[in-house]
Amino acid sequence: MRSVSDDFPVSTVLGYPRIGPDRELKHALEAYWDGRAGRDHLERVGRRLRADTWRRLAELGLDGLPSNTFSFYDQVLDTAMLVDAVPDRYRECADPYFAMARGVDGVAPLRMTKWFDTNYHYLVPEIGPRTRFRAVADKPLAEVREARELGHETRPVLVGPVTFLRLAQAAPGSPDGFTPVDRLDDLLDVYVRLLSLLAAEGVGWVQLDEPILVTDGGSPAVRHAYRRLAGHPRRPKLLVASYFGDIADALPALAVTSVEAVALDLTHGVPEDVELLRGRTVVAGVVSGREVWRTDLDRARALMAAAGATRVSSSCSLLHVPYSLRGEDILPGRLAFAEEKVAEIVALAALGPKAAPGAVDTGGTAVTGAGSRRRPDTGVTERSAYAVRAAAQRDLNLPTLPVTTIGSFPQTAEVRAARQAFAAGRSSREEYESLIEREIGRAVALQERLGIDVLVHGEPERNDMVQYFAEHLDGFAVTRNGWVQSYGSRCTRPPILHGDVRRPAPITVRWATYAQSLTGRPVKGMLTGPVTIVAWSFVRADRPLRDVTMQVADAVREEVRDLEAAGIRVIQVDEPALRELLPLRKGDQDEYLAWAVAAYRHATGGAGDATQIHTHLCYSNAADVSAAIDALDADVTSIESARSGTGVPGFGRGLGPGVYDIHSPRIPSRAEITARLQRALRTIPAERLWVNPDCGLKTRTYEQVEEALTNVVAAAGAVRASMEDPGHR
Ligand code: MET
Ligand SMILES: [Zn+2]
Repeated sequence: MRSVSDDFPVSTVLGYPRIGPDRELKHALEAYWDGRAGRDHLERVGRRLRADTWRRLAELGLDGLPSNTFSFYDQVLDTAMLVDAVPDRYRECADPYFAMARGVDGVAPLRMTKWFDTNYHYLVPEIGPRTRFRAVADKPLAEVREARELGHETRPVLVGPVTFLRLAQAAPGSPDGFTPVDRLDDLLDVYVRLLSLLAAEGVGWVQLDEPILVTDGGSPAVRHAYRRLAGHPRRPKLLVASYFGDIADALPALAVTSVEAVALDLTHGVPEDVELLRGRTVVAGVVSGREVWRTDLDRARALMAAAGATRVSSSCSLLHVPYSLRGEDILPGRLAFAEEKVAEIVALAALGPKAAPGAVDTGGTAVTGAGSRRRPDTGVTERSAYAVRAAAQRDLNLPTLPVTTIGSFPQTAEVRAARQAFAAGRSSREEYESLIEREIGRAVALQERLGIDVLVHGEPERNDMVQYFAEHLDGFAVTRNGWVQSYGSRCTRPPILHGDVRRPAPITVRWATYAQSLTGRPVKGMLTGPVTIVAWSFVRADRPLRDVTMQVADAVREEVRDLEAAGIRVIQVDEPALRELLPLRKGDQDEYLAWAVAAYRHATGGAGDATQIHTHLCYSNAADVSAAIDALDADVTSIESARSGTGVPGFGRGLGPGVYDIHSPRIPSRAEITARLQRALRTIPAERLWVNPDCGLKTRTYEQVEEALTNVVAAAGAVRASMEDPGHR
């Protein structure tokens, strides 16, 4: 029955970046959305990017080329289109695809959330009991044909049915207890049809991505799905790709099906029962698609040998790393981006597996006992109990329901242009810094005029809340063009944390004290927390992540101390990414949360009792980690709430559930904010309730911010007044 399929290519990648080496797709998308260019221009750019990718991969010597890894927005959204899972509210829209992605007037987009533990965000499909699935294979078929015309035979890549349903949410109005996975058999009918359409097109192999295999509890559905799909007579051969972790107990589930090939992410170690896959092709994911470091070829060959694999691939799609090192001069000899990784894969396929002579470690990548110079982390703050701190902070003289913002004020085109000019040497430091001071003055004056209680300087000097700190700390490098897709047309340029992190000099003190010099009200110093800095960087792999994070915490701690010494009484250390590094398997989560909290407490624990420490979290899902947020022990915590509509956990300390959704140009009315505050007062005592937006204001305009904050201050005033005069209730 099972046949060894030795026609699988010796070298391949599971996927490739698609935004374009110079972000061509971003620019084309934004031109199309703004009406500056037509659909045909967008299509042309897409076609050119696909052609360039296939040509480049072939030139580099890659044997198996994937197709359908291109996307105009997101591969999960593409999959919803592929099976026609388009919610009714989009069907009438002129362009349902982009309506689902971005919304149109009066129609909200699909929810967006993180793709496993990466910084890529996908759109969450809505599946209900009545969603009518239908095979719409146009896109993968078109890409197969397009590649053929260019002389390439490709392997279409589809998000697998189990992952698709597990990542979906129940459509609004679904009955209690319904989950999208209940629809697996109906969806499998459609996948059977898709596979037969691809077979009819002459496609030899299809790749079905099932990263859900590395999370808890996916095995029964996977076993069922692949028994059905593989049992179907008219289909291409199937490669099931598992990635982002150790496949663990899901491996036997796949092994009882007759899929021809399985791709394993071996960067997390070789599964103990890999033997069960004997008789089929194991594709060794030994070149990490998540890191930017050069691959240790000896170790990779040993992993191949241990897994019995002769086929080599990236551990996951290379979507998560930048295109190439061309034009970069950082860390010579140490880095590999997508193109360089492809060259490594080709080299490994030529070299073949080689059992390690002795001690090559084939376990996970986390190096144990790596001679760390770290002190043992106690996780204990040096600060007193909250009540003692609150008493010491009383002389801040804040009113009940103090109003504050999250840090950034609008980043004007003028400031961005000035930063570019300064970076390019077209203007002097004095010119640049005096412009920044002007911006700070503007933000402070506005906040005073509006009657905000705890002011911020507005962060005009920061291009990005992580990159700014990376640029001012030793141990980080920043790329010129190392863009990685975050979602849709949005890209980030993660810094590279490559060495020991040290803070050569104070970073933010100059700007915070300048702002404080302009006002008698307290100015809040603004720092990015250690977990967030690490989560949004590419991080060295030769040290355990917790040690690396503690080193960053050391640097933040020094900055906290210096701000305090310079007279800043309120300091916010943001941790919006606290949940992002949460391990995919439940069994690993507590350990992570313990060290993440310890790092935060180390960063802030040097502050005296009279210094008020704030933290901030956004991107929702905070509820999943609310015990950890509480354990951060900040005096005040602000949490996104207006957008996600979720309540926030009540801590025995200050808490500011966001009352203004800053992601939307919409201005919340005073009445609406008042209602939110009244609702918050049902669970949060007035002495602990803070009033603030969901997040920073940098993407908004000054006009919007002024109008919205006017309403925020007025609402806080109205609620205060109603509390003082109960007769008005
Ligand atoms: C993503 S959280 C952003 C926090 C930062 N202090 C800001 O206001 O922009
Ligand atoms: Zn935020």
